[in-house]
Amino acid sequence: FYGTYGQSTSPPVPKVMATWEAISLGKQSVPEYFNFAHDMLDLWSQLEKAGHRPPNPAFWWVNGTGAEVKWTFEELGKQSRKAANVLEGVCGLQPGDRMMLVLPRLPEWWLIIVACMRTGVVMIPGISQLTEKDLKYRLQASRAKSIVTNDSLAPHVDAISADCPSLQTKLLVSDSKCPGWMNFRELLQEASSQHSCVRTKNQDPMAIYFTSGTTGAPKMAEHSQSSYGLGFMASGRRWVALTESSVFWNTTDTGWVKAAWTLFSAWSNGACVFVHELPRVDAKTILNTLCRFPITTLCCVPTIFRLLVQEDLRRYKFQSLRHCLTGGEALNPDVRDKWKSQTGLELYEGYGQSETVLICANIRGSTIKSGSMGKACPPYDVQIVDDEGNVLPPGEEGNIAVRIRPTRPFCFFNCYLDSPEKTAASERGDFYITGDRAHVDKDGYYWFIGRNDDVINSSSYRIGPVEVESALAEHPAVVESAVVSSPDPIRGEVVKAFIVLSPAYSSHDPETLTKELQEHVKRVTAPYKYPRKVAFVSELPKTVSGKIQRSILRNQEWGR
Ligand SMILES: Nc1ncnc2c1ncn2[C@@H]1O[C@H](COP(=O)(O)OP(=O)(O)OP(=O)(O)O)[C@@H](O)[C@H]1O
Repeated sequence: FYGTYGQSTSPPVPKVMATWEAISLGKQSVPEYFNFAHDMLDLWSQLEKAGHRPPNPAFWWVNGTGAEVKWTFEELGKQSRKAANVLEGVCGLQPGDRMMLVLPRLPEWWLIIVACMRTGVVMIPGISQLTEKDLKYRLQASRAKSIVTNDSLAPHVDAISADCPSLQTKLLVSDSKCPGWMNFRELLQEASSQHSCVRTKNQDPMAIYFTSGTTGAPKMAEHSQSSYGLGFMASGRRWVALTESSVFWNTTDTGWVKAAWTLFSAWSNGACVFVHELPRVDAKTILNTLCRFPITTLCCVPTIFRLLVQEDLRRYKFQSLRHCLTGGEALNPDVRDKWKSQTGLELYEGYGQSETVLICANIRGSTIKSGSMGKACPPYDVQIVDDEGNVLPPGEEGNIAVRIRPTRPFCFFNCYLDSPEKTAASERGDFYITGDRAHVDKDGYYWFIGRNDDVINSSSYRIGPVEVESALAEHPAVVESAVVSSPDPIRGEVVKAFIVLSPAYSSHDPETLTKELQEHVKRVTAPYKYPRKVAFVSELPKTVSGKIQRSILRNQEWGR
């Protein structure tokens, strides 16, 4: 399956972009120097000027109460050059310096990301729900010289900045002033729009991503200029199905890696990045936005699709939506079926990590096997391997792994920063080990079983939580669930399900409902997987990016 995307129905890229696409697919080598802002964005700006791109904005921001920002590629270029002068001038940042960027979904986030590329400053996006403790951990670990944030987070940064000796400049994105902070909006207005982009080598660092911390303390995955910059072009055409006329909305928070995936997929393909400020993520706002704006392409994590399918979707008439994607967590087949039957739109799942670009996906036009996360995506060579790094045959459960020897893919993290032992621990033989378990079938489709630590071993049966959660999701009483191991004197460990009930079932007798759900799971999947223990809860613990934290529930069960 290596090196093939199967049958792609995506239109070809414009001729001048063809080399970048060939590189993105691993068919040509990456040039020594690469800078996304200079080599991609400025090229799209030229194509736009020459009339070779439809009148589709490059960036379109709305806040739901009437405010809008729209930039062409030319405007984005101009504004980001001004922002680059702010970073280099008053902030005194040099190539290689690190800047933390913790902003809600404000247009400045996208500007500053591009400005970082223009100046060679290494960006470290963070989620705006970060607490003081989280901020301190990240600022200390990364030794960031500068931070950009807004009014609500500034006091938290002030509270911990004395403990962060590397931090020199603080930039505020706000219409008001704050002592000790430079005002980015004011500085931007005054800044010159003349700036020449620094020359960056393709392996120079471009970004540091803290992983979500679903399983432990967040690690710092460092990415190069070419990694994300070139690694999303091909998947952007084939999985996200983007063209120059697409309007792509991903509801993700800016701090999560998905926001960068969206930016690079869209802008390397000349598409528009659509953003709703979404101070609160709620189903009705998302559905109404799809009706009001000509959004062609939507990506949300499965948690959000689980919310959306609780609504009566037939009441909404989406203006232009034609392609929907999900990833970040396993998609329950039932959610996909409900979305499809009510909207007529397929849900294309993808799989990847902060450390990588897209590893597996159901690409547009391919046959989807329900419950599978699709096939391997080039240029990665994806295999299922045992704990020593030996490739396993189809059908056998093992580690999802990406080949890194003899050649490490260009679109791959450089290392876990300051942690050679963690980098080494993630490798086995010729492979990078993702930490996730799956099997591949004879047609090359990957079937996710669970994170290594989430797999349950009950009476020597290995049970992946996702299968049980997906079976539960097929019952109308279940909004969502988390399945973990729980101690048992005879079996060692058994399956326990924490279930959030839909309102219509919340007053049902818990004992009767438990039995009904257990019987239901026995009917729809192999009976040994049924949850012997069930607890009804009002919500599940989740990371700020919306992923279920099974480890918290597991530790609770085991009294850790
Ligand atoms: N389509 C998918 N199906 C199932 N799981 C997915 C899918 N896409 C992503 N994931 C999960 O998300 C993980 C990647 O998420 P991310 O890089 O944000 O870090 P994390 O693993 O959640 O955090 P940490 O490494 O700190 O525990 C994958 O390793 C996988 O477990």
